[in-house]
Parts: sequence; structure tokens; C-alpha cells
Amino acid sequence: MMPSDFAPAASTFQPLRTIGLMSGTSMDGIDAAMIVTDGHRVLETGPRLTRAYDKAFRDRLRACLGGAAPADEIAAVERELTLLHAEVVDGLMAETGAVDVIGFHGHTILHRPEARRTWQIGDGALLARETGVPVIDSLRTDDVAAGGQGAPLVPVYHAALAEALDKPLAVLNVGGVANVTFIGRDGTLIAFDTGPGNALIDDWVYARAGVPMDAEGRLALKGRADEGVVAEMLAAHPYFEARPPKSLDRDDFTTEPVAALGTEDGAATLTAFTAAAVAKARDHLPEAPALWIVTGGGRLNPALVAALSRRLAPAAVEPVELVGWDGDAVEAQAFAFLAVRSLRGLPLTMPGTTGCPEPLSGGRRHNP
Ligand SMILES: Nc1ncnc2c1ncn2[C@@H]1O[C@H](COP(=O)(O)OP(=O)(O)OP(=O)(O)O)[C@@H](O)[C@H]1O
Ligand SMILES: CC(=O)N[C@H]1[C@@H]2OC[C@@H](O2)[C@@H](O)[C@@H]1O[C@H](C)C(=O)O
Repeated sequence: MMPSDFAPAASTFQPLRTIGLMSGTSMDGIDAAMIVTDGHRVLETGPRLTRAYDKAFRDRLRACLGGAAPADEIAAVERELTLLHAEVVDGLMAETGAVDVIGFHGHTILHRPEARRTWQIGDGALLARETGVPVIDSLRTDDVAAGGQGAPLVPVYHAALAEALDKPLAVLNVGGVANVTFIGRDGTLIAFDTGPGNALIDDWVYARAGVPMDAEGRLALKGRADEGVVAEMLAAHPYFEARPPKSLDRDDFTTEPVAALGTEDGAATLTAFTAAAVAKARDHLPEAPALWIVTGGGRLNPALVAALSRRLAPAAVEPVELVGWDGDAVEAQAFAFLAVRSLRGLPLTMPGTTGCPEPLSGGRRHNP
């Protein structure tokens, strides 16, 4: 596959003002961001807005995972989720003014690409009516239908942002699940989920300490990682040896292996496991990058960043802010970018990022 399939190129398209919306696997809330793009280059990055879910809604969302809740409850959660997204768009447009299009990820409740199924709840038609703006949703659907993993989708955006940076470069997104984008010297893109991101740590500290995250990695930093358990967790799951393309569902891993440990040692061990999974991912890259830039909420956890630095040495591990990106906005911006690429019929995915048979566009358009 030619790297140029994805490489930013001179565009004859008019730039569009676009908002991207992401409800990530951490289930912490909705991230929204505005950019101006022609689908190749990012001409401007605008403001962003985050809205946290309250505990009651998060619990209802969690009950939908795996498609486990009754159909009418899933439909009710989908409607409420969509209306919350509409409020966020209205809030952001109060700052940015009107936009041309919205990229709407929705919330993944089931991801089984091997069965050609991926399910993001979110009603694009309702969002278009509520906001008065055309909406592109179902961004993973065509890729999965064609035999791709349907994830990760952000690599095309990472590549656009990284156009002027030194290569090879690894961009690591640590959300609920973690994913890496490798960008080679010639623009080659290799991308896949590395393993858990924050989800296991979040689940553990919530169960043990009743808090939604290990803020500043404080619990993990007080504990000691059990390297035996880390090694067992790596060996127990065939995912890490499997060659990419590959992707994960949020709950493909559990905190069970650390159940016998105390809260702090468990947090330290899960943090070490998350970092060790990233180090395993390095084995699947064509070349070891000298720099890993980290985006997503995990970059704000010093225990995790220290564990990554240790396990990826001698490579440097730095937050994406090092190169001027906003790590709280990159994912939402990516969905804004994907919406414009979808409108233009440009590829969203390619064999190196999802394993789809050829570069593929995707997304469904809903007019207000
Ligand atoms: N100050 C902090 N200290 C420790 N961890 C943090 C901090 N801030 C955020 N996090 C972690 O980041 C998570 C949120 O990350 P992010 O917003 O990237 O997730 P997401 O949007 O669900 O991502 P994805 O879609 O990639 O899964 C939180 O659940 C928490 O675990
Ligand atoms: C199926 C699904 O929603 N996957 C998410 C999840 O969260 C992180 C990782 O797993 C990534 O593969 C993906 O999200 C990002 C935004 C992506 O598609 O690039």
C-alpha cells in the first residue's frame, strides 16, 4: 500500500469548519473539539469542550456494554446520550459560531470485529435535528463490514498533524483502551490497540477505593508492582503476541489477576501491565521509534508515564504537548477531521491501520 494514500496532499477542497465528538471507553464523558480542515491539512484548531457524565448516567451506560441491557433501555440511553452531545455542540458553537459538519463517534457498547460487529450507540439523525448541522456517524461500520478491525480510526489524523515532525514517530493514545500509531520515515502507517489503557486502573480503584481514577497516579506510586503477575497477565492473553491489525473491546481484560493484592500494589501492578503491553507492541513495529508522544488521559498519570519511560527506554516518552498538540482534544479533533474526509470520499482507514483490504472511506450522513 502506498503511504501516499494517507499522506497530506495539496487539496483543491474548500476548508470546512467542523466539530468532532467522542464518548470514549473511559466512560468519563463527552469530548468535543472544533477544527478547520480540507480533509488533508489541519488549517486551524479551535476551542474544545468536555462534559462529564454524572454517576447515574455512567452506570446506565456501563449496563449497556456488551449489548447486555434490554433493548428499550439501550434505546433510552442512546437518546439521552445523543441529547447530551447536542448540548455540548450548542455550548461549543456558542464560542465558535456555526459549523459545516459534525463528526459523531457515539459510544462503543460492543466491538467484535472478528464477527463483523461493532456497535456505537448515538442517533445521528436526532443530533442533526437538534443542532441544525449535518452529522456524519457510523464511522467504523464500513471498515468492519469489509473485514477490517474498525479501529483505531485516529491514525489518519495523527499522520496529518505529524506532517512536519521527525520520523519514525510513535503516537500513543492512552484512553480506556490504548492504541498506537507508528509513522515511518516514508509515511507508512501501522496502527493497532496495544492493550488496556486507563480502564483497568479506573475499574480497580473504583472497586477498591470508590474513586473514578488514580488521580496523579498517587495510589500506584505508593504501591509495588508484582512483576510475576504482570508476566502472567502478558502470557495469559494471546492478544500481545498476535500480529497487527488488531483491536480490543473495553472489557477484554479484567482486574481479576490482581484480586489478591492490596489497593496500592494492585494499582501499581495494573499500571505496570498497561505499560508492559505497550512495550510488547513495540515488537510489532517495523522500526523502534526514538520518540513516543502520548495523548489521552493516561499522559496525566505520572505513575503510568514513568512506567512507560522505563519500559520503552532508550526511547523518550513525552506528552503530545511537546510538539504543540492538545492531548485532551486530539481524539475529538480526529472525529472532526474524519467527518470532512467522509464528506469528501477520502479514505479513513487502510490495510496498515485496520486491516481493511484497501483504503476505505466510510460514515453515514444525516441532514438536519
Ligand atoms: N490527572 C489524572 N491522573 C491520573 N489519571 C488521569 C488523570 N486525568 C485523566 N486520567 C485518566 O484518563 C482517563 C480519561 O482518558 P481519556 O479522556 O483519554 O479517555 P477516553 O476519552 O475514554 O479515551 P478512548 O476513547 O481513547 O478510550 C481517566 O479515566 C483516567 O483514568
Ligand atoms: C471500538 C472502539 O470504540 N475502540 C476505541 C477504543 O478506545 C481507544 C481504542 O479502543 C481505539 O481503538 C478506539 O478509539 C479511538 C478513538 C480510535 O478509533 O482511534
